[in-house]
Amino acid sequence: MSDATKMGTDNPTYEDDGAFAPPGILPVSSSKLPGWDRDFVQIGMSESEAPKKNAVVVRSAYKQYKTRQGTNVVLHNFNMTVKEGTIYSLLGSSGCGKTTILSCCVGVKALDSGHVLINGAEPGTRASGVPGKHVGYMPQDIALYGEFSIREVLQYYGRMYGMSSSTVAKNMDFLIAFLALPKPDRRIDSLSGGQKRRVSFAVALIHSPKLLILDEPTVGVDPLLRQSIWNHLVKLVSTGKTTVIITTHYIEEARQSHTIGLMRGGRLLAEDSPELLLKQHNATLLEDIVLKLCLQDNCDEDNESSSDSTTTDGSSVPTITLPLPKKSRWKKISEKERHSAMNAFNLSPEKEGSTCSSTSNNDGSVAQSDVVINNNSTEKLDPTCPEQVVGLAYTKVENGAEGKADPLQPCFDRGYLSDCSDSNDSSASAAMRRKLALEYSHEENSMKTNLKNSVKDSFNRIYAMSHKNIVILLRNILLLLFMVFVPASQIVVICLAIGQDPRGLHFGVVNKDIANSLNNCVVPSGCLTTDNFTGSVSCLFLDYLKKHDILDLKIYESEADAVESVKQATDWGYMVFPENYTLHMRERAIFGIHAEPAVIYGSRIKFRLDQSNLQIYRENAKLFFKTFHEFTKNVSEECGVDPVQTDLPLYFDTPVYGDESINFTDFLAPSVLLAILFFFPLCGSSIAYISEKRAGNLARILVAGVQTWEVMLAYLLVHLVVLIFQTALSFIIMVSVFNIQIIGPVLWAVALALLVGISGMSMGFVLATFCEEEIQAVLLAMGTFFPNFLLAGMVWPTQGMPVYLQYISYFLPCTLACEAMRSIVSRGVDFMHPVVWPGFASTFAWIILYWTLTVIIHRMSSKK
Ligand SMILES: Nc1ncnc2c1ncn2[C@@H]1O[C@H](COP(=O)(O)OP(=O)(O)OP(=O)(O)O)[C@@H](O)[C@H]1O
Repeated sequence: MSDATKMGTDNPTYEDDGAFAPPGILPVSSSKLPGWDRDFVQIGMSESEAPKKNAVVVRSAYKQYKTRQGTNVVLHNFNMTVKEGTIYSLLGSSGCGKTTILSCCVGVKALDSGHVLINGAEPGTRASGVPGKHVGYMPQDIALYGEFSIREVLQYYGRMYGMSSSTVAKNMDFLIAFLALPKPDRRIDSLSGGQKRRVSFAVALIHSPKLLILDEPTVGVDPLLRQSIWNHLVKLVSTGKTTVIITTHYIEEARQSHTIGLMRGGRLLAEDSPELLLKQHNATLLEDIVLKLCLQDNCDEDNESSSDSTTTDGSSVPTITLPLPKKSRWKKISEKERHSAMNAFNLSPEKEGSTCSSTSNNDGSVAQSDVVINNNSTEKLDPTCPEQVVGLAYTKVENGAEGKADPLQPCFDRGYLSDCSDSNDSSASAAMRRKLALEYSHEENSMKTNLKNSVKDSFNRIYAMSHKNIVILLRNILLLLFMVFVPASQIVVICLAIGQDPRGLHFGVVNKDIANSLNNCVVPSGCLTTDNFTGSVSCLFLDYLKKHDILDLKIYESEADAVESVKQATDWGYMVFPENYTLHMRERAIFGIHAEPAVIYGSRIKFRLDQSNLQIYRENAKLFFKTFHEFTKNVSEECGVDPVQTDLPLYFDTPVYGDESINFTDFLAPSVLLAILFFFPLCGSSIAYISEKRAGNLARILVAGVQTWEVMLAYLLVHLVVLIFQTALSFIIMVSVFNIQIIGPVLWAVALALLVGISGMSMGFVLATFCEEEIQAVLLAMGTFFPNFLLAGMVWPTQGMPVYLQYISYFLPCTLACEAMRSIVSRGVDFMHPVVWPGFASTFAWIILYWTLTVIIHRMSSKK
């Protein structure tokens, strides 16, 4: 970034009394000119001579929207000058860009190039007072909370501005009477459109702002009330401290304003007092002037040559060429605009050319090098040089760096205060430096006070929004109950449906060991190797199987019948006991490893299973191994043989972590809980944020000075309580109803679940910043749910994934948290365990990332 660009972002200066003075203009004695109205007063001008200062100045504004159909240029070379203590009416046909320019004035949108200055500073800077309590903004949308009553909505904004309850009540009483509002207890969503607009108007007025920006406040208002609204506005501005910018489609009501700005196609066709306009155009109705100028503008558009701009009287004027900050597009600026820009800062065009260092081309255009500031140059800037002043407003500097520079700041930074004023007077210069030093020390003190005030303001706003969030939640009690109970109910469903052993599985038996059916089976007792052993060993095995109550056994006469029943999906498989199974088993028991191969083969049971359902296949296979183990153990003990001798030469000692009772539910429930606690807050926060955005409430509170992070914090504070209930209920159900053991410290498990919930909430904010509608956010959330759920190792170990996916999985928001949760629940370890603390740390890092992204994306999208 070039120096000039940097300079443009520097702060304004402050006088002894802490009042604002814009950089680049020599401040005059504070005793002479109190407040910021000295800002644009030229040196040597007495107070009585001082014209009204400019409250809002727009110069060469350019704004375009990119749509699917292409680029829509909405503001083009738009200029506007609003004097303090006046009413400025912006008139123009629908779609000509009125709302857009107002949005740029309040900082909701940003220009692509050109300047908006409020109180001499760009919106968004402290000196401009916008956004903040100095501005009252009534957007075109209703932008009110439907759940609130009229009283509550006014109290909400009163709180937001840090007003005392008594002042809010006083102002509210006045506004309710003045705007003929319904009873203050009436809910906003029960009001008519016109009533809502009046409430919205009252909101803009509640804190008696110095600058009122009203987008069509009189729509849907009866003529009588319209008149009283205008009377009130006239009264407000009569104090000289309130400034009003208003848009209206009722052209004649604008007669009561001090200045009318007539817009067309993103440009200002005329800007003057109604009286002068009527006189100039020899008209009796403003409507006639509007019509005349529009017709004239149509002709001019037809005649206009590509290189010339058109003045308000329709004549073509030579243009100077200035580089635009964006994409090196070149933009024409007319002489009139140049003069207008100078006038805005009270720089006399008469001085033009006297000390000007820039050169003009023959055609009246100024070469690019003349208006682009070379920061390495020692050349002094002269504020009386119009090309420089105007050029600075579009400063684009080396290396193609782009930036909107404060038109006057560079002069200040380059020593104008000491050098430009009087370069020969070194004592004056030294005095000025001392004065500057003094100003900086004052600035330091005022910074401390400002910090304290901004903390207090921030607290007021967060308090107001948290209160609003509580009221909205309590007014939507069904939604609240849904939010509290849904995660717990999901846990119930999951614990009931997943992880239990399957029951009543149909299974075929072909028993060639005995001729009889299953019911005729005689379960033997006693030792297998004794001579008096009676009964069938196959029946003994079947008896063990039945005890597990998993299989519903069915006898088939032939294997072909059993296969057919599996093919027909009647059975999940079948087993075959070979002929003489009992005999072979006895011989095998007697002869052990010396038994004949035929005996060994003849003592095996054959299983054929339906493997189409892997889970059932595995459950069955596990059951058969388990039953066989019990069976051999029992048979050995009956014969007085140590069961180890007949068992497989493998054994599993007690587990290091967990025990045999753990089933799939124990494995799944904690991770599913995390997934639910991530997903629901995600949807909740994105829907809430988008609703605020769509209703226009977000823009309104941002103009009131709210920061994006404050909106998020206020939401978080309230919804954290809901999250605590959701988490507590889910844990209680898991533990007390489904006996899922939490072996480790429960508090750590709960803390991790809450942190994951906050992480989900925070991700919801990110989605909300670039989604226009709730449904988009929900669809996106659903799109992220499964990858997050599946890749985070919630249902299947990450070790089972391809290696590259394992790496990806570790960068997902729930993976490490899920491992940490399992470790707390099943391993019984605490925070310091090497698997647990990374779960906390990564979740925390994700939260920070989400918040940063939200703030950045929000800033970027507001510049569109
Ligand atoms: N976010 C946006 N994206 C694309 N185009 C937009 C956007 N906002 C406004 N526009 C277009 O910009 C133009 C100017 O809109 P704007 O709302 O400023 O007009 P307006 O003069 O206030 O109109 P009205 O009097 O009907 O309120 C319109 O053509 C509008 O369709």
